[in-house]
Amino acid sequence: MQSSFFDDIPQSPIELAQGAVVLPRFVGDAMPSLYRALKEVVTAAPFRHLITPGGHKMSVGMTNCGSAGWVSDASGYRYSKQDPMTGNQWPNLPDCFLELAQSAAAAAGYAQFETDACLINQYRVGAKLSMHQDRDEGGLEQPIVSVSLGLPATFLFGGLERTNPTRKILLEHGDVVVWGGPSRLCFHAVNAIQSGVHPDLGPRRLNLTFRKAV
Ligand SMILES: O=C(O)CCC(=O)C(=O)O
Ligand SMILES: [Fe+2]
Repeated sequence: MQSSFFDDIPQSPIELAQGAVVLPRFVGDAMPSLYRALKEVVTAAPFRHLITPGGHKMSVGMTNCGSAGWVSDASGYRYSKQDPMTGNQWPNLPDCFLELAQSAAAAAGYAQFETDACLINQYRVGAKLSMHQDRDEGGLEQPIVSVSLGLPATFLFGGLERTNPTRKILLEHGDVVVWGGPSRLCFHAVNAIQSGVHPDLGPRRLNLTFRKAV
């Protein structure tokens, strides 16, 4: 993948819906510290493919950091203070993650963003996430901050009903999406990742999703 000199420079926000904003290339200079922290987190709590309550193995590999982590198994979707794979607490939320999430939330109009949970999604080529709402959180008054890294993805952002029309946005390396307030429960999805190789992250997309779980 060719990158150009101006690829990493933050650009003007794009409003997706009321309360929902895309911040193109927001990560900017925070990228190297993000990589280092990510490596530590995924070493302590490796990616795994969770099983949905319906018995399907998710195509996206997942792990978490923070005081609570999102998990799924036969009994349902929920937040857990422990990694069910090891029984250990999830790795702490790195300072650079929190700083990035809070500054993105503020740039999107949400001052004083509180988060206790960061879900890390790893998409290999072909992995996708079907249409869903993020509604397992106790803290629905807080927005969601979602950071895209690596290969690009087509993100679909809809309304409060599954059948509402969707907007289609290409999310690229360093982009951040924030949705909250009237958009907090909007349906969204990620289309299957197309083949490619990112210069830093290889043939994958990573996504960090910050929420207030408890
Ligand atoms: O990967 C993304 O951009 C979105 C992830 C997502 O919707 C989720 O983890 O609930
Ligand atoms: Fe989601």
